[in-house]
Amino acid sequence: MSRYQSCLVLNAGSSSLKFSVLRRDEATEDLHPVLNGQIAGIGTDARFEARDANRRVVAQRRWNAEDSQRRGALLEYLLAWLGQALPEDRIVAAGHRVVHGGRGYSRPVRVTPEVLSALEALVPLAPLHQPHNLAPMRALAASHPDLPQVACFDTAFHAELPWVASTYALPQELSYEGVQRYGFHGLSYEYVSQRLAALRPELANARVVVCHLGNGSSLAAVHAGRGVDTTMGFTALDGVPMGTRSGSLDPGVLLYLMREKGMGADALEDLLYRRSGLLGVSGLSSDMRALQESTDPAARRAVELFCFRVAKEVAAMAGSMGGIDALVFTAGIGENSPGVRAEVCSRLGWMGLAIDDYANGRSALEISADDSILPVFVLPTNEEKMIALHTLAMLAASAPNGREADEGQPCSTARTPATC
Ligand SMILES: Nc1ncnc2c1ncn2[C@@H]1O[C@H](COP(=O)(O)OP(=O)(O)O)[C@@H](O)[C@H]1O
Ligand SMILES: CC(=O)OP(=O)(O)O
Ligand SMILES: [Mg+2]
Repeated sequence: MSRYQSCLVLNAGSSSLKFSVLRRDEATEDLHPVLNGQIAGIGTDARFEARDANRRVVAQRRWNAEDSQRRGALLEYLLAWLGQALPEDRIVAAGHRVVHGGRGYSRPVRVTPEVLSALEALVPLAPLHQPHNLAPMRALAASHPDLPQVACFDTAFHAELPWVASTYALPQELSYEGVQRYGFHGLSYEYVSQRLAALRPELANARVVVCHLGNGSSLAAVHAGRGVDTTMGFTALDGVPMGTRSGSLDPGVLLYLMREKGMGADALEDLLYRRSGLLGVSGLSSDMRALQESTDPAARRAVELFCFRVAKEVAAMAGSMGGIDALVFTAGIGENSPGVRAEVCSRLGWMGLAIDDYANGRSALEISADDSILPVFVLPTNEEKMIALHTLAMLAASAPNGREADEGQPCSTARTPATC
């Protein structure tokens, strides 16, 4: 009999399937990661790697080019491997990161055929993410119809943005149709804001600017844990430049490219989503670490442009809240690049912000200097944990009479795990 109830979390991208298994501690009701990893190179040369809670590699495998294209079979391999790697765990649910919930979904939802078709309609608004987010849901629904699945949305955290932050200055019929600012990376903002409030309770009601700087990057203005403004909009193209995405652009550029260069929607999508950002400016790489390690002046220009735009948006987010009480860096670049943090903060010296080079170099929790006007934090994000918390809370809420599900039912006993 299984000793533990666990939640499988899937975050599917264009060529990767990241996974995490979180186990519920019966005594504390907290969730602990027991395994995580990914299948990378899907479509070309699929590679599987899993790590345990101590970050030790516990399994690796590669597939040939033909098998690398069989997404369904790769997911089945993962599930079978998890079954034998965790004999004491019963996976009671799968939680999925879904980038776009549109207007219809502003909180996590149980996956049903109707939900899947509504989310499918949002594919054009998140072409890099949405189709891949939905594929494993369909595969799991077919292969494990009794396993409850929950979709958790990147847009949900921003669902209550003030109207001035969510509205475009366009004829309002378009707004009524849903052409509005949604914002993304919400699972990360939710986790990071809860974590900050847990670590520094005096900041629970503060005005915090969170910089989620990863392959996709955005910033959010968070006041007392609620989203007030954010840099991404209708799609995850807006805001600061990213690995391969342009970030915000004068819409006149699009008109010019359409009229003068004859570019259509597909060519523009390819340019803006896949060939711009750090890759477009440097001509070398979309990877921040590679650019920082390069001596090529083009790499340096890309990093400088990125830091300029992030610093500018920190000021904009502070403006949206009427002030700023704390600044937080998170995600791949935010957590790991002292160089980017130093450059962004030095551009914000005019507001009295200063960092401690030693603490910054070690990516310490608090990196601000003693004489800084406000604290600056580095907080590792954990979207997977947020997804597992939502997933198990949703199952608990839908269990008959709120009673605990028995072994026969693939349902969690989690009550309402509210914080990280
Ligand atoms: N030590 C580091 N220094 C600079 N950049 C880093 C470092 N580690 C990771 N990164 C950058 O983080 C980015 C990936 O961020 P991540 O949040 O993992 O992306 P995503 O989840 O969107 O795929 C890449 O640009 C990578 O180069
Ligand atoms: C919404 C988004 O940009 O996600 P990611 O950073 O995972 O690409
Ligand atoms: Mg990410």
